Amino acid sequence: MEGVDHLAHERNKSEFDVDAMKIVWAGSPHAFVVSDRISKLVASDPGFRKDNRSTLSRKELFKNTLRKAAYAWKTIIDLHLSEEEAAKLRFYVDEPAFTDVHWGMFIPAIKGQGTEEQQQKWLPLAYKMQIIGCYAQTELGHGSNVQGLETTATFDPQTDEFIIHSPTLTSSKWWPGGLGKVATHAIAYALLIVGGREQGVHGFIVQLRSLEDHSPLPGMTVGDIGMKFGNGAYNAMDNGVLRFDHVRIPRNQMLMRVSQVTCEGKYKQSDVPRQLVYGAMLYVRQTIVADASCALSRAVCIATRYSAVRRQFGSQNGGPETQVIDYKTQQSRLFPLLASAYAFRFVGEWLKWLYADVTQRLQANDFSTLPEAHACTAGLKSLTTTATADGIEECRKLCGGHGYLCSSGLPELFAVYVPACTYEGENTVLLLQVARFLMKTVSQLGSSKKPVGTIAYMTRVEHLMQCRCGVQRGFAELSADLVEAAVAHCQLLVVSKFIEKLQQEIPGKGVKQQLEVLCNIYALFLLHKHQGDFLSTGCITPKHAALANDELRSLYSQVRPNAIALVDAFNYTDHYLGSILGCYDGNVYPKLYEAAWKDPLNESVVPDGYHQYIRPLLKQEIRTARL
Ligand SMILES: CCCCCCC/C=C/C(=O)SCCNC(=O)CCNC(=O)[C@H](O)C(C)(C)COP(=O)(O)OP(=O)(O)OC[C@H]1O[C@@H](n2cnc3c(N)ncnc32)[C@H](O)[C@@H]1OP(=O)(O)O
Ligand SMILES: Cc1cc2nc3c(=O)[nH]c(=O)nc-3n(C[C@H](O)[C@H](O)[C@H](O)COP(=O)(O)OP(=O)(O)OC[C@H]3O[C@@H](n4cnc5c(N)ncnc54)[C@H](O)[C@@H]3O)c2cc1C
Repeated sequence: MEGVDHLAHERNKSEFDVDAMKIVWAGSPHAFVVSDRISKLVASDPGFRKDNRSTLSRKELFKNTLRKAAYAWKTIIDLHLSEEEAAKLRFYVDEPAFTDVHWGMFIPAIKGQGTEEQQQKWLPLAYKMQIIGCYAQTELGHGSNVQGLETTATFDPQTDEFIIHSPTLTSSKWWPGGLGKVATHAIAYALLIVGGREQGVHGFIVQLRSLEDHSPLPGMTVGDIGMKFGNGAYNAMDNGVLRFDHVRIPRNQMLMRVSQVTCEGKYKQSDVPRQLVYGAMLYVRQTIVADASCALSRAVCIATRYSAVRRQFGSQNGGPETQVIDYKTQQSRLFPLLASAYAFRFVGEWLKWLYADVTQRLQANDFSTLPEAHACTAGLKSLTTTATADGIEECRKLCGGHGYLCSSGLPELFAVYVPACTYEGENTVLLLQVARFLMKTVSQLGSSKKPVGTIAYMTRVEHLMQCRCGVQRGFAELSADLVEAAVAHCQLLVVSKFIEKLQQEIPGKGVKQQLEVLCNIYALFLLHKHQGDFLSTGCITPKHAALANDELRSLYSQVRPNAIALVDAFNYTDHYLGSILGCYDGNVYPKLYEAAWKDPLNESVVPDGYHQYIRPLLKQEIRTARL
């Protein structure tokens, strides 16, 4: 029945203060208040409804996304929302759109690679959305290999301009979000050519479309690259294709914080590392780790609530069947994902601090922690997105057949989420960057340069020094193993940051104890999953492995009575979850049944096509009719 909490008996089992855990999850009392208020504002506004998305055509979906983006912007202006509140509103609207890239990449790229003068010119226009930006780096022929990009930017000293050109088909810009139909400007990455010399890839601000009638400017061939994976909401994003035909831009539209070109045509490399050209990717990768904890927690919330509602087998003398959440197999699949959602939350908090710290140091021209920041953002982005994509799919399977319904929210969540394993750095390519960082550290062992920070533990691998044979040859040959070592390094980061979180003051009855259980589940599940490596390297004995497995089962039993409360702590509205299986009151079956009849296919009892195709079949008329 509506209004009845079918999960009340589960909530009454909780052994900790859920409201206090909500604040831990949000990050602070202030963050909780903002999140709670904005999520409810979005959920209560019919202008932000999303339950009809699966029935829309791509063009309807795209136009609806434009409407929502405009409506969101109007809401932000009318309610005088702060930047923090506006970001939360865009988050809870939960619609992949050009605004993600405008705010998440275009603006950070100008802030990180633009001069003060360029920031003062372009940021006010971008903040007021008087221009809409995209990040045009990837091309048809190159994505991972940034230095292989073919678009050219040739300086013309006669006119003090750059000529942006796509010399080959493979140099076509391909994938940039927002490029296809909406963006008026791009940060375009191109091979800089000055005085006939190539100077590497740099970023340029290029206007794409008229601000009067939105038509592409001369020399631009631009459009959408077509439908993407599944029928999910990511098809509301206009990932685009763009070819430049000798497009001229003023010299002052090259982002010049890292390098400069003078009006005389002199190329000047300032004393900052050229890698700052990659700065926007560093920023986005750290935000993607926080996004992973959100996406995984959504899927875990759905699967946990449904596992408590679903009963299958086990009825004694006509009594109720067993809740599937009580099966040890269900717990061994679900609870490590619940622990991972919390683990990624906390390592994401730490990574946000690390990024802020490296950004502050860069402003003082202190580049000492940039390599570590790159390795951490690259590695944790790779680890958390892979685990989250796999975790969402596991949550779908944990919900049985109903998990495959769009109304479960899981198929779309998966379809929208999985490209995170590829964009912002393909996950294996990023792990190779971590491996390179680790091997560089090994090569420096024994020197005066002692490993510090997240690699301080490596002083204990001095014995590896002997294997510094032909580092480059060895690296390529052993890259598959080194990628595994990179994952292990990042897992150490996740576990250690979870432990550091537990060393902080954590208010609320039973809250710290619950987090300790989740931290132990995360760590012991890793030990269990990789016990072959731990045993073969002598890190643990078979007895240790057995004890770890026993302890893991015991920890699952400790989580069980608190599972519903632990996902309630995410404080997601039913609107944001977008899932009948994960609805707060657990009243699943009536909602599933009611939702089925809303499908357009049920608008008529006799389906379109019956008279044309089915009736002739049934009446055996098909044999005579020509097919
Ligand atoms: C919230 C927003 C929503 C987002 C929605 C999704 C939108 C998606 C957008 C995109 O996908 S944008 C495009 C993303 N593309 C990539 O991520 C490309 C990945 N490739 C690269 O980053 C680089 O090509 C590479 C793989 C790092 C290789 O770089 P390079 O060709 O220069 O060679 P290396 O020799 O490997 O590196 C040289 C040197 O520089 C260091 N380094 C590399 N990257 C960075 C960095 N980002 N920051 C700092 N330092 C970096 C690297 O460690 C090497 O250092 P040394 O070892 O020489 O000390
Ligand atoms: C949904 C989505 C949105 C995107 N949005 C944007 C955007 O807004 N702006 C933008 O510029 N780009 C965007 N991209 C592009 C994205 O950044 C690239 O697709 C990504 O960087 C991967 O590059 P790639 O496609 O060239 O993959 P490839 O590098 O071609 O990967 C193919 C395979 O080759 C392997 N591989 C590649 N190099 C090596 C190596 N050196 N050693 C071992 N293995 C290797 C990879 O591991 C992978 O298995 C988007 C992509 C997607 C899917």
